[in-house]
Amino acid sequence: VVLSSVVKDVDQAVSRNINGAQLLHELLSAPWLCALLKVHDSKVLSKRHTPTICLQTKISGYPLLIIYLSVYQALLSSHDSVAQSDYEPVLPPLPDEIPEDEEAMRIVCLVKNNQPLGATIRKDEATGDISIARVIHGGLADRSGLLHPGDLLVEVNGNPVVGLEPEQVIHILANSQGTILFKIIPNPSQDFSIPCPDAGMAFSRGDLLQVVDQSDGQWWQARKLPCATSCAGLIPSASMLKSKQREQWWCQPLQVHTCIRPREESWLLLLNMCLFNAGFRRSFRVWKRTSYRKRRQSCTTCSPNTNALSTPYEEVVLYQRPPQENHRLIILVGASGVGVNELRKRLIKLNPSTFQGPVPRMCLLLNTCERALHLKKKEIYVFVLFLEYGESKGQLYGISTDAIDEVLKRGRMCIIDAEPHSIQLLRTKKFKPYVIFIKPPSPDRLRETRRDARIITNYHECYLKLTIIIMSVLVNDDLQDACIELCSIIQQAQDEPQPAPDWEE
Ligand SMILES: Nc1ncnc2c1ncn2[C@@H]1O[C@H](COP(=O)(O)OP(=O)(O)OP(=O)(O)O)[C@@H](O)[C@H]1O
Repeated sequence: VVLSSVVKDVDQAVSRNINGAQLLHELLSAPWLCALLKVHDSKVLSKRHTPTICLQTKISGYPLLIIYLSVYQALLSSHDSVAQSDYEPVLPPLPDEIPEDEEAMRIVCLVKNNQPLGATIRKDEATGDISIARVIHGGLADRSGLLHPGDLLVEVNGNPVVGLEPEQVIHILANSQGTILFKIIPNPSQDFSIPCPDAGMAFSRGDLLQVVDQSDGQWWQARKLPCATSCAGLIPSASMLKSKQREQWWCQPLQVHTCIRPREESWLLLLNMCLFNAGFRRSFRVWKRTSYRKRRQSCTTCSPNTNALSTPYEEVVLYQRPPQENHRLIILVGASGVGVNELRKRLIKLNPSTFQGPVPRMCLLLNTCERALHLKKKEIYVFVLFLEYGESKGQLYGISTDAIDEVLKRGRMCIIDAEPHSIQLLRTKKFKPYVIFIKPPSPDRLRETRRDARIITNYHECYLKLTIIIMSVLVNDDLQDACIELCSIIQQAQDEPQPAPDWEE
């Protein structure tokens, strides 16, 4: 009876998609288990105090003990196997090529488990678009909460579906086993948590929003800037975003956008969640390139910014550099191979009296024992914080914050390229950094102009790791055009008002 109730409970929990921890908790707090444990305790107690009774009451006691022990062992082993089970589906890696409008895309993974998908599709004869027509109540798609009527299907398991006949899409789905990867453009009016879909305001990474009402804990009212209309729309509150982010088990690039609070001069920035491991920049470029492997090893290890989840919004203000103050630090960031270093070098070469890079310093990496050894010798040490370091001709070199400060104090514009994780260290009142994200051109142009087309994958990874305001995005297609545009962006950053964190706080 006990075993069958365990099996029944597990079955029910699995069909409700409960996670392993919750299932275990439910099992452990089940009344039949408490009753069983009481039986066990009293049995142990009686065995301890009256060992002879057990032997003496062999005929009546023995079978009871055996049955009880076997049930208890079975129960424990079923608990163990439940606890060891991994109920999370293994998600496939993100696809290599992320299209231009990747921000509107959502990647949805469903695990088929021999059940039908529970959704129907339709084709728009005019455009050839395939979209979700219906989601069947209680079906796989419905239970996942990830597919909604009106969602546009872009790809199924890497197969583009736009223009296909619905039968062909059904064929792809029918032949898919295990995990099905959908690339969809969500139907914006299908966020069921929004109280009034018509009042919702769509926004994407980089948008600047003025928050005009925060009285509702779940949905704030905001206007997109520059204001085209005086009417505000609903956006999720910070707390709602946090809880939504926690719920998400699928990989999705979350949106980064900026918002302005009720006071005109104070702004907010939505940070995106970090989903990826670090380490995409190949070189620490204060010297000539060495082999890929060597550079990779010598690069500082990156750690994803874990603050993103706890602070989905960041307040920003309009900041204009007073002419008498040091220039703002210019940070270029981008995927390995996208041309960050090339642009930086060209800019400095073009105008060395204006632009300058920090001078790298030789550095030593000391572990705790080595440091203690040196200190024991009573030598004087100055410990310097290096943002990044790398190897050249057997020596380690690093960029320190002091080196950046030296350039700025000389009245020059300091321009560096950095890993996303280093940017956070530089976001200080002293440097007031302005970050420019270097984006690759279209995949076709990239293949035409670069030797290494892996940038496309890296680019997306790098983009997701940026949990800061991306002040500007520059597409590095034609090098000369990109250089000219970069100069103009930097000039604006130094001389014109820009949204920035409140450095005075
Ligand atoms: N717009 C462009 N057109 C053609 N080639 C380019 C362009 N931008 C950069 N390159 C070339 O691409 C290669 C990689 O550029 P670069 O060294 O600047 O990459 P990176 O972004 O700094 O990445 P890494 O950290 O891996 O060095 C270089 O050979 C560079 O000359």
